[in-house]
Amino acid sequence: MGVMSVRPDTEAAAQQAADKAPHRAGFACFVGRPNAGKSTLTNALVGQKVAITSNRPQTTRHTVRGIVHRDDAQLILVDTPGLHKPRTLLGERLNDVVRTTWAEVDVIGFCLPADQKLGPGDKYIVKELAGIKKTPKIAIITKTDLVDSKQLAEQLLAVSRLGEELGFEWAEIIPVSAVKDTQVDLLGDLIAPLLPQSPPLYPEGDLTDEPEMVMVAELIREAALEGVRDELPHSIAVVVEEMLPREGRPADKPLLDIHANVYIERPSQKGIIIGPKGRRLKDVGTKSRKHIEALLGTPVFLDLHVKVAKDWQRDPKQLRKLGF
Ligand SMILES: Nc1nc2c(ncn2[C@@H]2O[C@H](COP(=O)(O)OP(=O)(O)OP(=O)(O)O)[C@@H](O)[C@H]2O)c(=O)[nH]1
Repeated sequence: MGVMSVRPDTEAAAQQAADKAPHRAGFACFVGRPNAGKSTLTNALVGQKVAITSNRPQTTRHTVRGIVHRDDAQLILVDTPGLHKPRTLLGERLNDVVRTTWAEVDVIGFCLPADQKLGPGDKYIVKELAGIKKTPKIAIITKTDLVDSKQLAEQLLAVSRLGEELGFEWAEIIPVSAVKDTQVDLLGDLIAPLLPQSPPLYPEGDLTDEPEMVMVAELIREAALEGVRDELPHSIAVVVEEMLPREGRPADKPLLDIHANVYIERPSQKGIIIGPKGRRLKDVGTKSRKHIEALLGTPVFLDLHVKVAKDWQRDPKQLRKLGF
């Protein structure tokens, strides 16, 4: 019997290798100064609004995971609050959350806006990152649509140098624009091979495992902050007390009753939130209800109450109650 040697052509071999490539799954988080574009990037990768974005710093309080389902990998994105100089107990807790998250993920993406000079805040974060030796770190230059190619090149160089200075090498350096959807998929391609071999960790179709009540609370908080951030920058917390389908509704006309409390720190802040003749609070309700209905895919009746939780940012008991 003769021996037949079959040598597949290279293309077929590559295809075969791709078919056999082990599936990967794991966690990544984006870090960076407040407003660096982390939430927007998370949303762009996941393709749906899962993290709260705003044009003001430090609106992301909760660790929201977005899940990217790919053929070759499942990428679970953990969105952390910005690391910043702690001034209150809440600030310290938030920084702890950030560091704990960093130590647990498989990949860290450091986000640096293309239109901002690399500053002391960025260096502080990257220095902390340098200490997390085992985890691969990707430098992501965000908001590239805001700069020209010369500015972008300078930023790429600056971030690469910073790595060298601190004695580590970025696994990748990549410019992206989440708003223009430039290179967002490529970022996914770069992160995927850095994840450990694993079957998918979440069922397909799941975009986030953040409890719905927390996401609903974040949407209300986002709407409540709009227009009053200067007056009440960090004084608002929202807790959803109850989400119940209204009884006796026909199957094709469901209604979800949501009861939520908006907490402020001082009685004097009540007027700001509620507004003249209750108009502001009504606005907050209307606006956030639209987002909540889009998120949950069902009509919602939203019942909002404003409550005073005295100095909640400084009181450990209150912080726990409010979910921190
Ligand atoms: N032009 C442009 N603006 C962007 C891009 N990505 C984010 N932004 C804007 O930058 C601001 C901050 O974006 P966020 O995604 O909320 O930033 P963040 O890093 O999550 O902020 P924190 O939650 O405060 O840590 C928002 O006004 C975004 O619309 C981008 O690719 N291009």
